[in-house]
Amino acid sequence: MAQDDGFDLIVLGSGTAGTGVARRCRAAGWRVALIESREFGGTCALRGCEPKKTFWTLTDAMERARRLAPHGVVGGEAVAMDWAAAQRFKRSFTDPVPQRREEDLEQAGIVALQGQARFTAPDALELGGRRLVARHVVIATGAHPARLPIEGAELMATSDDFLALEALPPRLLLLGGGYISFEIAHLAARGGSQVRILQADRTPLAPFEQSLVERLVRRSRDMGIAVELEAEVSALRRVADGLEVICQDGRTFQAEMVVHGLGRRPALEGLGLEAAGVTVEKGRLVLDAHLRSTNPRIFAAGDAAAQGPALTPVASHDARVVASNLLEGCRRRTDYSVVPSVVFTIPSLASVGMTEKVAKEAGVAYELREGDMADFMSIRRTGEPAAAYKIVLEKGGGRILGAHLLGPDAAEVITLFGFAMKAGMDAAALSELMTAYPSGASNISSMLG
Ligand SMILES: Cc1cc2nc3c(=O)[nH]c(=O)nc-3n(C[C@H](O)[C@H](O)[C@H](O)COP(=O)(O)OP(=O)(O)OC[C@H]3O[C@@H](n4cnc5c(N)ncnc54)[C@H](O)[C@@H]3O)c2cc1C
Ligand SMILES: NC(=O)c1ccc[n+]([C@@H]2O[C@H](COP(=O)([O-])OP(=O)(O)OC[C@H]3O[C@@H](n4cnc5c(N)ncnc54)[C@H](O)[C@@H]3O)[C@@H](O)[C@H]2O)c1
Repeated sequence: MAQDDGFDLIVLGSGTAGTGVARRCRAAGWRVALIESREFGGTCALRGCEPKKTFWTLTDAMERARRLAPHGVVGGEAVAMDWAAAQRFKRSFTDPVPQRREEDLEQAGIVALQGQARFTAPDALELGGRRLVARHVVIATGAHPARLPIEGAELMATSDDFLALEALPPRLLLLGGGYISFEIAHLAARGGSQVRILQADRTPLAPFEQSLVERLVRRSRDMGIAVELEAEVSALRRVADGLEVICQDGRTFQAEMVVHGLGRRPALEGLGLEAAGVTVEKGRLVLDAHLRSTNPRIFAAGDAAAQGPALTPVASHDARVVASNLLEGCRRRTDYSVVPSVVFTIPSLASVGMTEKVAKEAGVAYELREGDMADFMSIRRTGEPAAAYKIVLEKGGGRILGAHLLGPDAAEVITLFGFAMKAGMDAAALSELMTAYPSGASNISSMLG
């Protein structure tokens, strides 16, 4: 077997986490190789955040024109989505990514390799008959849809399949009531599909503030999305005109397309981790707070590490932590205390820090600032009927423990709350911050008032 043993670092995966570590170590003069099993670019750029946000932006523009039709947007009622054109627009972003990412890596002096690598020893990998040896390896292989013991599971499509559609199906079933299902539901319903979400228990979008989730569920239902609660999916089968999903309680639902939104798990299969001395428990890597595995030469980052929420900013953070630990000695720990997150529905649901439930369970003394925002002028101008906020403050002291927003500007405004929390600003200091006016951010002092 040919051998190339000169690498300081081999990174597995070309997403946000993998490229972040590879670039930093290469910039410090290390000899770095990056191996990708699919096309270069990773989930966020090719099959996740970016393509989803392109469809969301078009859908939001259409929806806004429709809502504001009575107020001078002539023809707004008739505005419709041309999904095939939207798909072409999306591809104008995603198609160039693989070649560009590979060229960027090579220009940086990183050896970019394609294929499925497998550990053969604690410091060695095999790739297409070639033996690669390195001082360190970083596992940044991302995540894939959870493989669940559901009969007929192979009939489910994935979010990848949905985001690649040339035309929307007449009926769409979304299994699970999490991020993927709610986001796809809002796109597909506005695009003309008949959409239904099946959520196992009574708490869809469980990590989010449930009083705002309830408003989002109402808004989703008002615009024609059926949200079924206590609908635990147990099987799928083919029927004459499509697919049928069977729930634990015997209910059945049919559609032309059924999408998996039942959670994602670290992609660790086929890596030969036993040969590397890397321990996996219940499908997750055993890592310390430095993201180091049970083999001290091997680290992990991003969705594959699964230490923080499976989000792009977490993958970026992990990449910084791992690169620092590799280059400067293993000192830096992860910090997931302030991670803003958004469900890109219309309106969007955003969250940072503790929900009221988490504060209660943690035994923290808290007080709330909460209310409806639909009458705020900046919201009324958009015609969006569902908008609300809930801020969790430390009782008496005013420290911001969490912020939760539903509304058109939620995705932008939530980061300001996260910034204030990270900077140690209390509610009084954040209220006094001068914000551009009128803007979504200028509502913050009303929320905290
Ligand atoms: C539909 C969807 C929408 C999303 N929207 C958002 C959003 O709006 N905001 C947000 O913050 N997050 C979002 N996410 C989550 C976000 O995309 C991920 O958290 C992020 O991309 C993780 O980055 P990563 O580098 O850890 O993994 P990835 O980007 O998944 O990269 C892992 C790479 O490793 C490769 N790989 C896998 N196995 C191997 C192997 N054996 N050898 C070599 N390479 C391998 C994969 O092909 C992939 O390219 C979304 C996810 C999905 C699925
Ligand atoms: N906007 C974003 O940031 C964004 C968008 C998409 C995905 N993501 C990331 O990807 C991850 C995976 O997304 P996801 O939506 O697949 O998972 P999720 O964890 O958000 O939601 C899964 C849902 O499926 C439900 N469920 C599980 N088994 C079930 C069953 N048998 N029947 C019915 N319901 C069942 C769960 O209760 C849960 O509500 C997210 O957790 C998030 O980290 C982020």
